[in-house]
Amino acid sequence: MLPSSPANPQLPAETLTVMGAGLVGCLLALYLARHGHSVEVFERRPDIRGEAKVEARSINLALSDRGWRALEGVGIAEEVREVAIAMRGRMMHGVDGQLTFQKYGQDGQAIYSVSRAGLNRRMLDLVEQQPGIRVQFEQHCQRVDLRRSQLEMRDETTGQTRTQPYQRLFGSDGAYSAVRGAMQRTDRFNYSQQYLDYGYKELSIAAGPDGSWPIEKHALHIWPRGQYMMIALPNLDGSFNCTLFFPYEGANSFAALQTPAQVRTFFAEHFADALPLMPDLETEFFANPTSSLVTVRCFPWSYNDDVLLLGDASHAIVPFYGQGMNSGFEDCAVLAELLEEHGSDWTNIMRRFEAMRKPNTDAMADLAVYNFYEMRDRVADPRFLLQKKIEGKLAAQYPAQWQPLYSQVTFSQLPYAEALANGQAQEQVMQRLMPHIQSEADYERPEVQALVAAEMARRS
Ligand SMILES: Cc1cc2nc3c(=O)[nH]c(=O)nc-3n(C[C@H](O)[C@H](O)[C@H](O)COP(=O)(O)OP(=O)(O)OC[C@H]3O[C@@H](n4cnc5c(N)ncnc54)[C@H](O)[C@@H]3O)c2cc1C
Ligand SMILES: NC(=O)C1=CN([C@@H]2O[C@H](COP(=O)(O)OP(=O)(O)OC[C@H]3O[C@@H](n4cnc5c(N)ncnc54)[C@H](OP(=O)(O)O)[C@@H]3O)[C@@H](O)[C@H]2O)C=CC1
Ligand SMILES: Nc1ccccc1C(=O)C[C@H](N)C(=O)O
Repeated sequence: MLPSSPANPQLPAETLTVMGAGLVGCLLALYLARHGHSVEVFERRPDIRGEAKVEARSINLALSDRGWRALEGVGIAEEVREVAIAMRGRMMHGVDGQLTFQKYGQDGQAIYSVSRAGLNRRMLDLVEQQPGIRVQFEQHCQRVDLRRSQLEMRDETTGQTRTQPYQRLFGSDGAYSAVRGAMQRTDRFNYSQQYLDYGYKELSIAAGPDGSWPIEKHALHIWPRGQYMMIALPNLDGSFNCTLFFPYEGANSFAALQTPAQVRTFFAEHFADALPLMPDLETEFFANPTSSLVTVRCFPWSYNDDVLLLGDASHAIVPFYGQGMNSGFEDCAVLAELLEEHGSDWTNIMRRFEAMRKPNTDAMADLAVYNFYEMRDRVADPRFLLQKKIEGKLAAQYPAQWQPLYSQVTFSQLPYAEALANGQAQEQVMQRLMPHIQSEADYERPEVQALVAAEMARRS
């Protein structure tokens, strides 16, 4: 028999409780168990593997380097790669249907479209196969008593509520975290939430004949329209999941589209090339929810050395950079490194974790909002696209001194805060160079090359 814990004699020593078996909770449980801990996981929803269709928000997600690295840490990156679709760049759809392609990085670099439910299912399989982890579904955390280290849990199958102890609790219960809710009522806990005036609605583009992709498969599609936009990510079956990011109120807004005819007329005018590919548009538009977009910041992420928040529970961000899950996965990889370094010195682990991660997830929150302006508006501006091409040339010519901001965030492990600071410094250089550049060919002109060399000398 395992020795019991002094705090809660009912539990064996070292039982860690993970709240939420979403993407981050599953990965976290795997990392903790592989460090020798006994882990119990509670999830409010039914087991998604048993349901015909239980879809959360966003049917597919963009996975990039930080996420891959964390998946590699538990040995599942390769099998996920087999069901992931490389998106090598943005495909912009003009109002007139004209297409423009903007590469994300160097040749061979891409972000990957993966099914959220598929990934979550596979991670749950691994969690259940892992000795030392027990997952319980339909267990809804109602309240956390931080002082007594107790959870109030409702069993959704019976409707009964019980109180049960925990020794150490990891809150990976998402943007509306119950664990964070309890911490919000403690002294000197800082919290803010900021909603955008935009909501989003998920729609779809149907697969072509025989499961072919009716638009470019290896791209993230964007219909940038200034104040709003639609995007589409590819699925394995030839279909695409589209997301319309749209103001709640105003002339072009959710409030203004009240009937199927209004929706069709609006799409015919603004997304004319997509409309014929969306046979279920009106049905989906009124059946699917309009969901809000929020940034959550809080601190500290720990309570004594008993409780720690990870993933969206501590840093929910708007989805525009495709980094929410990636940063939550990075949380798990960083925590695993700290476990390696500090064994079971939880005080040290939790302090260091929150101190390391907070500036980075704050930076990512800002970058995510920034990317909305870029995607919905700036990508439609030829000067912006020229600037991106020139940056690509700079990166190729001076790889040690220049990496585009997008690449630092997406294709590197550099802390997000450093990426943001570097990106801001590089943007200033671009602001000085671009007035001298009217075309890609101008980059090779001797006077431009002299300016570039001077800027690079200043940076080194
Ligand atoms: C439209 C949209 C598109 C996105 N696209 C991307 C993308 O392309 N790339 C990317 O990296 N990120 C993306 N994200 C962000 C990504 O979805 C989140 O960052 C990620 O899901 C966070 O994982 P998590 O495990 O922390 O939270 P969640 O995925 O929310 O998981 C939390 C789990 O906890 C459970 N839970 C909640 N409350 C309780 C409770 N009280 N008791 C018990 N269980 C509970 C939930 O049921 C859930 O299973 C997107 C988000 C949105 C909204
Ligand atoms: N940063 C962002 O803008 C957003 C991020 N996300 C993230 O996307 C992922 C998947 O979302 P998914 O699991 O489908 O989430 P859900 O939409 O299923 O939300 C899960 C639960 O959170 C509560 N909830 C939802 N919206 C709100 C709200 N506006 N205010 C308060 N509580 C709310 C509800 O709980 P109850 O039924 O008990 O009221 C809901 O059942 C999660 O990581 C989530 O964290 C989701 C939405 C926005
Ligand atoms: N996954 C997303 C979900 C919603 C909005 C954007 C994304 C992106 O991934 C955008 C991509 N990183 C881009 O910059 O083009």
